[in-house]
Amino acid sequence: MTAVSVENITKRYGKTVALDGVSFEVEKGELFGIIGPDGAGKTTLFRIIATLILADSGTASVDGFDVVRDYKELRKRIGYMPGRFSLYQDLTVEENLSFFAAVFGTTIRENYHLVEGIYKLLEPFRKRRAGKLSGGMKQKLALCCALIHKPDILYLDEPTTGVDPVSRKEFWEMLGKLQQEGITIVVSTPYMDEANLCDRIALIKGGRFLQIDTPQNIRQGFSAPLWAVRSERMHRLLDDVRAFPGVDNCYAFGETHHFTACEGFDADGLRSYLEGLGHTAVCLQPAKATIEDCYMLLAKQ
Ligand SMILES: Nc1ncnc2c1ncn2[C@@H]1O[C@H](COP(=O)(O)OP(=O)(O)OP(=O)(O)O)[C@@H](O)[C@H]1O
Repeated sequence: MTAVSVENITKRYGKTVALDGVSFEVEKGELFGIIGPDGAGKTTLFRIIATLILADSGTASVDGFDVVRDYKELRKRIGYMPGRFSLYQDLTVEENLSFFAAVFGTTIRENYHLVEGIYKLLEPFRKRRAGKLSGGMKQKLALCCALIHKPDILYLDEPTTGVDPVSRKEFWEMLGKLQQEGITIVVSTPYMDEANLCDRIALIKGGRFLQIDTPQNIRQGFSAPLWAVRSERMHRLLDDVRAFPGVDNCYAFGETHHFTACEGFDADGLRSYLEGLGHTAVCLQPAKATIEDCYMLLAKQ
């Protein structure tokens, strides 16, 4: 069954086209990721499917309810954790949660089982003002607040941006548990490694979806020969590799640079060329494509 259905949504802000004919469907119970850099249109898309702003054209429905006509019904069913901190900084942890429960006509006690696992981690700070929590704790509280009215579907806009790696990992484990409870989750992230934790992902750039599929299918569909290269002078290496014939698209990738090669690319030739330019400790080897490589290739096309 379909939980979210979006058809040909377009949204402009003046001359800026934030969304340009976006269509996709999310199945009930799915963990669906929207992956793309800042400014790609993720927040605009969330706001439209959360009934908070109107699209210029196109349609969207959630659980069969139209986001424009049936917005009141939908707001009960949707939990939304916006990208920017959404809580009341001057209220304590407990007060924030009570407030969000009250807004939706419920109490913490009524739906405590849904947030229990997460809230337990916050309990030692129950009386602390939200503004004084660490990034990871704020994020956990915001998630509790988005869940306290027992939504069928959860939207999380960049929930792990600015959060330390341990808290990021914990957060994704929590999402797995919520999914097991039957909650459909749509989550956006600029971190390509998190894409692998989703059932399916949409890669977004400049308001358009480049591809929608499982992370595995997207990785397997990477068709160009991919190489990893490093040397002792990584900054200069980027320009030097780009200048070599047969190198198509070279970009920084963690501690190496990745590039795709065109027909006729000569690996030994590149090594000698780099050594001739004074690069030392040159390491050049074929690489396996990650989601980030797929994104770079699709974005270039
Ligand atoms: N209220 C607004 N007025 C004018 N332009 C806007 C407005 N909101 C978003 N934009 C522009 O629309 C485009 C898409 O922005 P959006 O916030 O949806 O992207 P995003 O992928 O969520 O990125 P970010 O994480 O930076 O918010 C960007 O070019 C942004 O500058």
